[in-house]
Amino acid sequence: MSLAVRDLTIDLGGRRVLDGVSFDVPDGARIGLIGESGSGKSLTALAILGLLPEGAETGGSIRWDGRELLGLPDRELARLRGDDIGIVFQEPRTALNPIRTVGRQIAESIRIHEGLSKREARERAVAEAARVALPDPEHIVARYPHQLSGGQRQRVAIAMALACRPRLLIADEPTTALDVTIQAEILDLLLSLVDDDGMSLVFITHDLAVLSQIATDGVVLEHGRVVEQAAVPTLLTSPVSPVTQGLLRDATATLWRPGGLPDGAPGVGGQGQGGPV
Ligand SMILES: Nc1ncnc2c1ncn2[C@@H]1O[C@H](COP(=O)(O)OP(=O)(O)OP(=O)(O)O)[C@@H](O)[C@H]1O
Repeated sequence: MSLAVRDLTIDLGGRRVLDGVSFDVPDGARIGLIGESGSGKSLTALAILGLLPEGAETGGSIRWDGRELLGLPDRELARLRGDDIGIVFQEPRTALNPIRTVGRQIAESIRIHEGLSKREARERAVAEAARVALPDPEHIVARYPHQLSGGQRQRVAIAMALACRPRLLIADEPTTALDVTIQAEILDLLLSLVDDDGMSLVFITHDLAVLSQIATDGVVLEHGRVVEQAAVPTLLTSPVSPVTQGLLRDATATLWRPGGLPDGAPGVGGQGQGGPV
C-alpha cells in the first residue's frame, strides 16, 4: 500500500503553514521528513492521520492505497489509524496513560480489533513487549509507565503503535527526548521492526544524522515548502539547498555510530564513544 501526498496545503488561523507539499511513500519505503523547527513536519504527519488542530483548512490530496484521506469522516480516519497507520510521537509520556499498566495499554488496540479475552490480551501484551525487546516481558506488562525508563516507555509506545500490524508507521521525532545511546537503540529497533514487517515508514526529524540511520530518501521542508527531495546519500554528500547544507553542518556534530569518535569531535552527549556515519 502506498501513500501519495500532492500539493498539500494547510491554513491555520488565516496563515498558510503548509504550502504545496508533495511526496510519495511507495510500499515498504522509508521516507524522512526533515527541516528546522516550525517547517511543517508535524502538521504534514497530522494531516495524514486526520489529526489536524480544530479550524485547520486543507487543500490538495493525500491518497492512501488510492483512497483520498482529506475530508474522510472522523470515524473512518479513526479506523484507518487503528488498522493501517500507526504513530509514535516524540514524548512517550504523552502517549501513555499513567494510571494503566503498560500491558493493558499495549493490548488495548488488539482487544478492540480482535475481541480477545482478558487472558488472551495479556498473553499478546507479553508477546508484543518481547517483540520490542522490553526486558522481562512477563513481568514488565504489570508495571506502570512511571516505573519504566524513558527508552523503555518509548518501546511501549512502539509496541502500541505496531500491535495491530499497520502497513505504515509515522514516527514524529521518536528519539529526540532520549539519551544518545538509547536513541541509537530505538532507531535500530524501529529499523528491524519495519524491515521484518515490510512496513512503510515516514520518519520525522530535524537531525540529518538520525535520518541517515533510518531513511532511504529525504524530503527537506522549509517554511511549509519542500526545498529538496533526494536519496539520503545524495543529501549527505551533495546537498543542493542552503537548508540541507545547514542541516548537514548541524548534523556532523551529532553523527554517531558505535565504535570510535569522529575526528576532533568532543564526544556526543558526553557518551565518549561513537564515530561518523
Ligand atoms: N495549532 C496550531 N495553531 C496555529 N499554528 C500552528 C499550530 N501548530 C503549528 N502551527 C504553526 O505551523 C507551522 C508548522 O508547524 P509544525 O509543528 O508542523 O512544525 P515542525 O516542523 O514539526 O516543527 P517542530 O520540529 O518544532 O515540531 C509553525 O509555524 C507553527 O507555528
